[in-house]
Amino acid sequence: MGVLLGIIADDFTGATDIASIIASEGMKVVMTIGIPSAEVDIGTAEAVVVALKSRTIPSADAVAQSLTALEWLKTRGAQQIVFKYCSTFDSTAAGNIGPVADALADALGASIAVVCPAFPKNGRTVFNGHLFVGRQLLQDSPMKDHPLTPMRKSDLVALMAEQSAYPVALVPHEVVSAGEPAIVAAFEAAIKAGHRYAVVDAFNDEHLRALGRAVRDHRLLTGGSALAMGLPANFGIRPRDASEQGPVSGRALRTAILSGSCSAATRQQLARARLLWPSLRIDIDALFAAKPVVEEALAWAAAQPADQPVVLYGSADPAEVESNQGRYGRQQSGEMMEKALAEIARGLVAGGVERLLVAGGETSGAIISALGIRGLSIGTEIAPGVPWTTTLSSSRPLQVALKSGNFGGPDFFERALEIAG
Ligand SMILES: Nc1ncnc2c1ncn2[C@@H]1O[C@H](COP(=O)(O)OP(=O)(O)O)[C@@H](O)[C@H]1O
Ligand SMILES: O=C(O)[C@@H](O)C(=O)COP(=O)(O)O
Repeated sequence: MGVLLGIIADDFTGATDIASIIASEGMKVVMTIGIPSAEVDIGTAEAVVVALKSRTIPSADAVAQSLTALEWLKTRGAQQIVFKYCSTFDSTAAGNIGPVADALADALGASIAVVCPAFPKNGRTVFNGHLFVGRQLLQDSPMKDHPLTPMRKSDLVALMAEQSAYPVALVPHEVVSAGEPAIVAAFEAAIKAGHRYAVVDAFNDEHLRALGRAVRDHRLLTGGSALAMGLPANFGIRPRDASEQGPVSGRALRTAILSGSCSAATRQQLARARLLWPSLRIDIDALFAAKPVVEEALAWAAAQPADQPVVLYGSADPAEVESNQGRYGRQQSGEMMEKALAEIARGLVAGGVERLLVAGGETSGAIISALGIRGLSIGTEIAPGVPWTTTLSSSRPLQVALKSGNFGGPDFFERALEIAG
């Protein structure tokens, strides 16, 4: 049948997030790391998620990579394209959501594209065009302190208009609640008024399913992972039984937890993990002083009991992150920690670790790329938006979970290991 849905995700945790939602709606989905290589057999996949690490790179590079991904998806017959970004609209001051969306809309000749990061199961809702995280506006949530993409505004129409070259409309919740025909009429009115984007209110799954039906004929959609929940049904696909996804593994695997996420949720999860398992903090000052941090971390990990997960983390609270960035620079601090965790991951896998739990989107991108992983198959969901996955191309398959910084409850890591068996 060929690929029906093509997804371009701007980070790796986001890619597993949307792949998990599509899989649970019954579509056969494969996730590829970067532009798919010949090594990754997409088989009979109905949806392909191309994971890029394009959220915080220069805009021109993000646009170029996204267009290459689009070309590949088009050659595989993709009938509809989703540009997946974060449910908290994570973007740098220069973009990259607007510039990438503009380039994709132009290349596809899309007359209108929705902008909808809502993910109600994880507390991300859009109301009158404003993005909420739980009960807080995005700008008041912990996202205001994100190390790379601090979000200080919540008005999605304004945010998108700043980043894009095209006019942006709002489809408010009264219209969305009225259902598919009203939403379709609102899109038509927006096109007539010269708008290229429509921010769509959504604060529950019913809104997203109605939206899914209303965008059946759209060439391009932009938004968070939950936007995809209504799409497989447009292709006549029905949700499959969760039990078909099967257990992750039948035996205990040597496990490492690696975290570069500095989010409030991850720091809470780490505080708990540190009480349960051997843990080591990666010192950013030692990294900048060119001390043998990676070698020492690997020696430390090798000395821990093999039946216990080891926890290695750079994660710090907002005050410490700010102080590090003051000394070393924002981008430089982020990249230094990502590189160290990626080298540690490589050493751990070479030393026999077969299961990795990674917290943080940029961190996941760095680690998965360093390991040379080219594709992932999607398994059981641990928490909304976070599935277990298995690597596709590596000679020795790894079990991997890539956790968005903001996702999962305080017991996320224990839960993940319980599910893995
Ligand atoms: N101690 C630290 N000081 C400064 N930056 C850090 C520190 N620890 C981690 N970082 C960086 O913070 C960023 C966190 O981003 P990311 O991995 O995407 O997490 P999240 O999923 O929470 O957004 C990464 O670039 C990471 O390297
Ligand atoms: O949409 C989401 O919130 C996630 O899928 C996502 O993109 C996570 O990004 P990070 O928080 O940077 O991991």
